Amino acid sequence: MTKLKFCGLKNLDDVAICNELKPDYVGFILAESKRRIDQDTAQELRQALDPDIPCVGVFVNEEPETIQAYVDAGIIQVVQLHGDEDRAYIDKLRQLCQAPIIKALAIKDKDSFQVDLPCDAYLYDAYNKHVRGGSGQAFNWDLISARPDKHRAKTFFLAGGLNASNLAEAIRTTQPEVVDISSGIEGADGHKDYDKAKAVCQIVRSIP
Ligand SMILES: O=C(O)c1ccccc1N[C@@H]1O[C@H](COP(=O)(O)O)[C@@H](O)[C@H]1O
Repeated sequence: MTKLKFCGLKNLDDVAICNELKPDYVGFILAESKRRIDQDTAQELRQALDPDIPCVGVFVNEEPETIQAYVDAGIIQVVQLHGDEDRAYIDKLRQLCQAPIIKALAIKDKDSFQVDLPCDAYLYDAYNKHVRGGSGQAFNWDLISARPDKHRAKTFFLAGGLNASNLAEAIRTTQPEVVDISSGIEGADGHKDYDKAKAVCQIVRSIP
């Protein structure tokens, strides 16, 4: 079954939704964004969250030592790099901490997959010239079928504009190991919406 990541938790209400619905991962935005939370808030949310749910820290071109501090403090268990991080950056980060590393790629066209990085998983998100992620925009999923073999050997997360209305098609078309959703489970107030999150869970868990 496809795993589920709910990203962009900002407060204890968002955590309560996750503690009930139990996604496989949750994400904290620790980079420039309307969803950014500070370290104290991230610590508070981690402590309130079901200990069995790993927290993914989302960073954009952050100092590796800062990421190491989040891992060492037990605030995050997985690192998501959503900027221009290259092989040398990832090698350095690996020397500093043991957490699995997801590298996000902004997908514009078939050339967007032409990278080979020492990450544990790739995350494919829509390219947007204004924001690094969390745009609520989908990309052309047909591009994924032509990705290089080196990408196929790794786990991949599908992200970008997923919601209850397109999720089933997205999973059937691309067969990701994990689907990652932020905007698609938010209400008009920018907070996670229980009904939207529940609908997404039901869809993901109904597809074998
Ligand atoms: O969500 C953000 O604000 C964000 C900011 C900077 C980097 C990544 C961000 N979010 C990631 O974007 C994708 C898709 O989000 P959406 O479902 O389209 O809103 C997801 O991987 C988030 O982790």
